[in-house]
Amino acid sequence: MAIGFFKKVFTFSSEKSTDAIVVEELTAEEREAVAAASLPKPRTPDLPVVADPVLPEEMDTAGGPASDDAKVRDDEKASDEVEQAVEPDSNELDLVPLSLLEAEETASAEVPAAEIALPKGFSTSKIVEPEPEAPQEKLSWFQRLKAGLFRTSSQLTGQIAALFTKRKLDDDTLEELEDLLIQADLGVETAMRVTGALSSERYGKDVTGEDVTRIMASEIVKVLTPVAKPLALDLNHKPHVILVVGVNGTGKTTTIGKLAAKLSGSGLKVMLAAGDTFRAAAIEQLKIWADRTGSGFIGTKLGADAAGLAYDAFEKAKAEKSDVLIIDTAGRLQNKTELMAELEKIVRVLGKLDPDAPHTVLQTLDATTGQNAMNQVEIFRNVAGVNGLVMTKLDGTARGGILVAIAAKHKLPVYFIGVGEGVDDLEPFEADDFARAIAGVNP
Ligand SMILES: Nc1nc2c(ncn2[C@@H]2O[C@H](COP(=O)(O)OP(=O)(O)OP(=O)(O)O)[C@@H](O)[C@H]2O)c(=O)[nH]1
Repeated sequence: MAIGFFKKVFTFSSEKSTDAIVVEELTAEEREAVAAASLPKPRTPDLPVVADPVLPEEMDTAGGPASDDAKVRDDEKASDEVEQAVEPDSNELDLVPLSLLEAEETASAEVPAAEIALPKGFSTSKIVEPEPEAPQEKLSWFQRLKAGLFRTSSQLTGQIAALFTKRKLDDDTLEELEDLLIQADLGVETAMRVTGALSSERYGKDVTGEDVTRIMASEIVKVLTPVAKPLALDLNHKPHVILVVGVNGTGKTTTIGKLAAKLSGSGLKVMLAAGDTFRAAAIEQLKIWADRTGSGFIGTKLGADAAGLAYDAFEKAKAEKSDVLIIDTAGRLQNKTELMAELEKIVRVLGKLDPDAPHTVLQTLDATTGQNAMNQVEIFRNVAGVNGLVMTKLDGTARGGILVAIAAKHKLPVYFIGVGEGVDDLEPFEADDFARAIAGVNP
C-alpha cells in the first residue's frame, strides 16, 4: 500500500521520457549503448539532516556530534560521487557515436520496423492506450466502514439468525449466543452484557434474530460511548506534543499525515518529527506528508538516536512557535526490548523539556489483526503511557469487534478511525456508527 502512496505522490513526475521512443527504434547493441548513457539518477533523499543530537546525560548511547558531522560530509561526498558516476552530464549524451544516430535513419530506411528482431518485452507496433476509466464514485466513509466491517457483521447476523429461528429463549441459546459473540472478538464482558440484557427482556419468550441484533447494537453503544471522545489539544502549552506509537505497519506515519492535514487545514502550525529512525522509507514518507500538508519537518540520519531527535524536535517546534508537534516512532527494531527501551527514553527526554509532555500518546491499531490488537495495547500502554487510540484499516477486511473488547477492558479514548489510505480517510470515532456497522443494523 505504501508503494501505492508513493505512486500517487510521484505519478506526476513519471512522464514517459523521449529517450524511450529513441530506444525502441534502435537495434539491440545500439539500445545498449544509448541505455548505458542514460541510466536514471538514483534517488538520494534531500532531507534536512540534523547532526545526531545527543543529550549530555545520554552521551553513552550515541556517537558524538563531531564524528557524525564528518560522517555526514563523507556521506554527502560519497553520494555526489555515486551520482556523478551514474548520471552523466548532459554533454556526455552528445558522445553517443554519430554512427548510432545515422544508423537509426538507415535502419529505419533499410528494414521495415515490423521485421526488426526486438528482444522480448519490446514491440514496434503502436501501443493502443486503453480508454481512461470513468472516475469511480468514492464511497462515503460510513459506506467504507460498513464494507470494512461487513465480514464481522454478516458473520454475526447470519449466526444469530440461524440460532434464533422462532425459538423460546432458554439457557442453551443464551450460552450459544455468548460463544458466537466471543468468537466475533467482542470480548467476554460485552458478550455477557448482551446475553444479560436479552435474558432480562425476553427470557422464556419467542425471540427473533432482529431482536437480538437490536439489543446487541444497543449494548455495544453503551460500551463505546464513554470512549468516543475528541482529541483535546492543550494549546496553552505550545507545542502540544502528540507521540504516535504502534506496531510496524499499523498506519502510524499515514495517520500522522492525516492528522497533520486536519490540523494545518484548520490553521494550526504543525511540525512533524521523523522519530522512526529504523526504517529509511518512514523518514522519507513523513517528509512527503509534511510537504503535502504544509507542516514543518525535522528528521535525522538512519539509525540515529530517536530520543535525541525528539529532543531537537521539541526545541525546534518551541522556537518556531508550532502549535502541535507530532512525533513518529519506530514500529519495530531489532527486538521488542530495544523498541520498548527506545520509547521509554523518548518519553523520558520529552518529560525533561515539559513535565506534561508528551501530552497525547496515540497508539495505532490495525483493524485487520483482531485479537493481536488487544495484546499490543497492553504492551505499549505500560511502556509509553498510551492515552488514546486510532483504529486503522477499517475499510479493509476488518475484525472490528476487538475495538469493543479493548474499549470495555482498557476504557481508552478512541479518537479516530482510518477508512482508507487517502489524506482525508480519517474520521472521528462515533459509537453509534460503529455499533450499527458491526451489528449490520441500518440507521
Ligand atoms: N486501507 C487502508 N490502508 C491504510 C490505512 N492506514 C494506513 N494504511 C496503509 O497501511 C500501510 C502501512 O502504513 P504506515 O503508515 O506506513 O504504517 P507504519 O505504522 O508507519 O509502518 P512502519 O513505518 O513500518 O512502522 C501503508 O500502505 C498505508 O497506506 C487505512 O486506514 N486504510
